[in-house]
Amino acid sequence: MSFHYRDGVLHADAVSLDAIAKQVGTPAYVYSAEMLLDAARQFRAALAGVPNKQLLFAVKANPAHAILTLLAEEGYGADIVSGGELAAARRAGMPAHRIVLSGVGKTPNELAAALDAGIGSINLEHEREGELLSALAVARGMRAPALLRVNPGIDAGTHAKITTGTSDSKFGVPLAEALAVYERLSRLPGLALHGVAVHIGSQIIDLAPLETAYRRIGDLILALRHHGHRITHADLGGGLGVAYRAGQPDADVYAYGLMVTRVTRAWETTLLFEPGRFIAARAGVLLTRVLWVKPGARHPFVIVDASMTDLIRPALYDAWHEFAAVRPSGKRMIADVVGPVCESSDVFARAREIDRMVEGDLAIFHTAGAYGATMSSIYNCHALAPEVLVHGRRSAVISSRVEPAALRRQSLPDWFEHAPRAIRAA
Ligand SMILES: Cc1ncc(COP(=O)(O)O)c(C=O)c1O
Ligand SMILES: N[C@@H](CCCC[NH3+])C(=O)O
Repeated sequence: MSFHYRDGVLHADAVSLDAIAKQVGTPAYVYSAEMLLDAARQFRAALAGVPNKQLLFAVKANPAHAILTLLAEEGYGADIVSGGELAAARRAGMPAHRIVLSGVGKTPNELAAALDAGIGSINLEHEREGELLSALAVARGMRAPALLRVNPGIDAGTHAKITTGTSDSKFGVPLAEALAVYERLSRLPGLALHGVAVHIGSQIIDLAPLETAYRRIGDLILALRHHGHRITHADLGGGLGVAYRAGQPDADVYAYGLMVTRVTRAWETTLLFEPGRFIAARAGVLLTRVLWVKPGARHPFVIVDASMTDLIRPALYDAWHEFAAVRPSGKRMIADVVGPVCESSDVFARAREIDRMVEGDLAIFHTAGAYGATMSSIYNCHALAPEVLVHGRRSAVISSRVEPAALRRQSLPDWFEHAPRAIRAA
């Protein structure tokens, strides 16, 4: 089941969104456990041809405790990018060996916490980070499991703000330098370097750029082995996209699975996958109430109580989220759907044909389960929207807000005095 209309009312699984609005008010995020689990199982099924793999949910897409717990029960580990996400993944029961730390600016404290937790791998973004990680590991009498993130210089064909694999992006080590950097890092006493990682961007529908990236990684693996390195793992990142507009396709996850199986057949590595959006996006909606319908020069403004503070994707990426009434009357209108925040970019839809709305109506923005609640803010002193998880006939407000880990905070002396000295000492 999913988000569907029954007796003219929108339901999440078996619970009506009317009832949820009564229970928690609006705006609110509503997640369907069944849709989340369906996507998680579909992703696993699509990769049935890959013998050795680890599936890691990209926690940044949705760190709500209940979501992570469901995915942990499905056997998913976590791709994390901060000490806060490490804490969230551990709290949800994800075993440390199924956690990978990515991220372009990890702090020394976060690296240390990852080592102390015993996580499966730390994906290095550049050489200096490897030197620091080695020093931290030596100080603990251990070797840090690490992969080198490589930037293959490929345009993922997605929105410029969410592409990560082009040569001018801040992510990873350029492919041309990867062999030399790997060589140098592999000599450090505190690193157990055992492979490479790649992630070229998010919301990818056309699989061709991913295939090119993976082929380049395959060539690099051959070259590394040729130089005597033992490559046991390759992290293929996330990035599969979903349909945000009615009539558009989701990324074809089964074609992706076949492509990966074909391209990596001779690699003889364990493959890691880090899907975020593909698992969580379709499983969530943002429930909102129409405050006012105000006449405009060309179209009326439908002013809703959700805003860019709840769902920033339209303001940030001009992203499209389908807007639909909870109790559609069958009539339609053309309108701008806007939020109440004092920013001209607080607009969800312009000149869009939508279900006809009158004051007080409930409506939803679809496909808001990934990069929705987690990117929200309290600008204009807005409260964070509650999140509700529906599972069959039951619904519960889920504790969502991850306590931001103090781990990310650095005192300046820590970083500037101790870290460089630790590197020199190693
Ligand atoms: C390293 C890494 N892995 C995984 C993801 C998850 O991406 P997506 O939600 O597109 O699957 C991201 C975000 O783009 C990322 O930067
Ligand atoms: N937050 C973005 C995607 C960034 C993915 C993380 N690297 C979105 O909403 O589409």
